[in-house]
Amino acid sequence: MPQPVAPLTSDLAKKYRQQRRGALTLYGVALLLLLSIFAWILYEQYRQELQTLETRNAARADVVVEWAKGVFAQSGQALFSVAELVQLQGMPTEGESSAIQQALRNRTRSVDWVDDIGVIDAEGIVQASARSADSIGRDLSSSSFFQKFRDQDDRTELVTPLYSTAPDERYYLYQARRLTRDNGEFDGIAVARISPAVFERALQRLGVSNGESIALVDGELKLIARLPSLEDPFTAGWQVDSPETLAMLERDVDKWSLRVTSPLDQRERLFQMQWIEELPLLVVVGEDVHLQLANWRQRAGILAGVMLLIAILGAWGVRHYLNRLRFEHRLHQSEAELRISATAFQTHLGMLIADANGHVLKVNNTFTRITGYSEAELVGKSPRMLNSGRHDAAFYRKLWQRVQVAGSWEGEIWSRRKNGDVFPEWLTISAVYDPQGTLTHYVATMSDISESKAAEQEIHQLAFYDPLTGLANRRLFMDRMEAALKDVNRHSRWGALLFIDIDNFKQINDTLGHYVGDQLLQHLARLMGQMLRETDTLARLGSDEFAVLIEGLGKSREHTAELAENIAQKLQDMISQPMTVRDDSLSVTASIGITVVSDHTSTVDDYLQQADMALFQAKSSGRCALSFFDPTMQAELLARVRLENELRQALANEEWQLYFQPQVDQDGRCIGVEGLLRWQHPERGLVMPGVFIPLLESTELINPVGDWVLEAACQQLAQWAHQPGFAELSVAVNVSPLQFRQVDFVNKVESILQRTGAPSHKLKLEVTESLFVEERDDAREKMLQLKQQGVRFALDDYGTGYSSLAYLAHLPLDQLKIDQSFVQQVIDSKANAAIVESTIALAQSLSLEIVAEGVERDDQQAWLLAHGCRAYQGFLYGKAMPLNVLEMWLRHEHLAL
Ligand SMILES: Nc1nc2c(ncn2[C@@H]2O[C@H](COP(=O)(O)O[C@H]3[C@@H](O)[C@H](n4cnc5c(=O)[nH]c(N)nc54)O[C@@H]3COP(=O)(O)O)[C@@H](O)[C@H]2O)c(=O)[nH]1
Repeated sequence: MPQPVAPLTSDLAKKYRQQRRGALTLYGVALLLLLSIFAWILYEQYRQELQTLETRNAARADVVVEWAKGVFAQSGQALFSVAELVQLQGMPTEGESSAIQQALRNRTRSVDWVDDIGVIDAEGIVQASARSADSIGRDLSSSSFFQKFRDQDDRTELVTPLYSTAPDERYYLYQARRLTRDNGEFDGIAVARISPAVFERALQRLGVSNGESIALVDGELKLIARLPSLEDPFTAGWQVDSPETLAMLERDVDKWSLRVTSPLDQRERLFQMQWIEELPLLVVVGEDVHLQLANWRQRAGILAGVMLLIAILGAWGVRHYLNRLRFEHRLHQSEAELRISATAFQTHLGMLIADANGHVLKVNNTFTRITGYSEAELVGKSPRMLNSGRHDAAFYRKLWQRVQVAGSWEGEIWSRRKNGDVFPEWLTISAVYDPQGTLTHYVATMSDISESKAAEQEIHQLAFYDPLTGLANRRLFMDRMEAALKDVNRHSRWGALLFIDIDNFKQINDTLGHYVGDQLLQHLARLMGQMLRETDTLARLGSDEFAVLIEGLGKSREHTAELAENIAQKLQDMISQPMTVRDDSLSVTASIGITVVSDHTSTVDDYLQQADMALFQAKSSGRCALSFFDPTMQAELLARVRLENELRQALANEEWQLYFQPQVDQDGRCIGVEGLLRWQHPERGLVMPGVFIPLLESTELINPVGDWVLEAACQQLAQWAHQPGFAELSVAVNVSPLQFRQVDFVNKVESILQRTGAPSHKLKLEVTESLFVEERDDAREKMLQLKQQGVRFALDDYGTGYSSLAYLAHLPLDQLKIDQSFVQQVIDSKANAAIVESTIALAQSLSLEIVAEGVERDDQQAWLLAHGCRAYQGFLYGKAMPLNVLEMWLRHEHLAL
């Protein structure tokens, strides 16, 4: 069945229409030109034909005219001779057989077309007649032609129109000549009667061919004679006037041509009409136009035929040209479509065309590039050779069922390249049907989605996995937890959640570097992964914090806890195994917090919090500890959280107060005070530092609160500076390591001193040995800067730390404070006494002041004095007290006034 012809594209159609219009116009113009030429030729020939006809008519008319003139000339000659005779012999009398009568007979005989010659006297009476004796004596005086002669002296001759006269009522022409006497008087007329039959006979002698006609008509347009002869009523005397003839007569010309239909025989003729000179006679020569133009018509017919032939041939040629043009345009279009199809076929998508049996017919370059198979390797084969083996027969069966039913299938599928690599592709298979609905081809398009798959995988990996260890991250772990909670309910089996934290990992990072830290984490992740079951979820939640979710562990809380503890211990054992990183042997321990995942009433966050608390508990109890979540612990933590929130509000609520504890000399005189922080809680009352200082430090709130303490102490110093007895007092404040390590700590102190106007040499900052465990140089540098401002430093709690004596010697210290734990045992413990003694000696050797704190008893004070310590702080002298109490206390007896 022929394929339907596709319509031309708009551009091609436009071009085709233009060319077709051009061709048709050219054809039309050529045809018109040819037609014009042919018409012109025909017209010229037609005109020539008519001209020839007219010329011939004119010539023949001339002949007839000359002949007619000859006729009347001869009859006129006869009349002339009669006139001479009458003049000579005188007018004959009626019936007289005279010589004139004889002469008349002779003349009539000699001029055979003259029917009769007669003589009429001046009275109009016929006096003689050659042939009509009976007419002699007739009175013709009333006839017009007689009267013309009688009344017009100058008229010599006259030819009359046809006259019908009695007795036979036949028409005759009369030619008359004036007769004059010798004296010139009118003597009558000589008349020649001419029968029209004479002319007819004469014309017959001239002869005419078919279609020709010759007629003689009198001045009143009555037919005299005609050739060919006519039957009645078209006999002599018949009036032949027609509007055309009458119109020509009015123009008063001698001759003219006229093309009219003859009223005599109804044939169209071209007539030449010509007056005979000096005679009232008209010669009419006609020729049948139709006959005359017979040849012309024949030629016209031939030319028209030729023209028609040319037109047909031209039309055929044009049609052929247009067909060819259309064909060429279709060819161009087809080529263009083929080019488009070929270009479209070479897309970034792999394309494969197979026949109805599934045998490959064609593949594009992209397909070859993706699969590695060239077209030659695939043509004629089944695309099954690309099967990856990852999909079962049912998958392919469903795929082809879909193609059969819906006409197409698309989806993700794994295929195999020529080199054996399996790759994911997005495949579309479409069935192609012919107009009858018969399946003819399959077209498959495919795109290699390996990269997007890999990117997807990478995104998934980044979203759900820890990049360092490859373990699940917090997000994935939470998802698993969610799922685990559902399973706990479904299977009634309990699970356990373990939080693992590497002890002192920060130190490893700080001392051995992050690379070692990373290696360690990766190593531990690997080990734990190997140890745990596949069903367990191991995740890295933070820097050195791991979590393990163990599902379906036991059927009771106790059993589950027991099993979880075993696992945790195994993990601790494994983690504590020495490992080698960069040739260094390394050994770490881990603390583990455990909570049992028992029911779905608690949320994922609850369990995470429980494990976190358990871990906190474990870490609080030292390294390598293991702790289960305890609800009491949870309460403590909650309290801690509440406290933390209240602490955040304390500064804004102006709940902080600075208490002062006196420091005295050996005589009990106050030499200075230590500012000690107190929290005046609206509900709890006065809260001691032991409760909140650790929390302030862990939340770093110690920085703003410490600033407040410094500010309050300096304000007090500034106030006392102008009060006698108070001006010499120094104020010591505790500065936590966190606070001291602030980058702008020195600036802060300086600006507070400046702002408050406190004497800097009366400000004593108490620092502890822990400040010098890390960043000692920085601490020393800051101390030196502040020393330059006059600020003094005391080393608090001396003896509890492990400071290197050599290092302490390099610090710009002014005072050592012996920790109260040693002071209070100085009497009872020789060891403590020895420590205090050596501390005093050390201070003396370094030229440092020494203050013993926690002095509660006189014997302690006495011992200290005995061993060289002359400054004291303790309940023996006074507890930390509010400013007004202190001032009262001082005024009472303790000022060094
Ligand atoms: N960083 C800051 N730390 C501060 C600040 N204020 C206080 N603290 C630190 O809190 C700890 C507890 O202080 P506090 O409860 O005020 O106890 C002090 C004294 O009351 C106590 N003391 C003094 N004499 C005796 C005594 O005879 N017996 C006894 N049982 N206790 C006594 O000692 C504490 C002073 O110690 P110290 O600071 O080491 O001199 C304490 O460690 C403070 O450092 C603060 O503003 N910032």
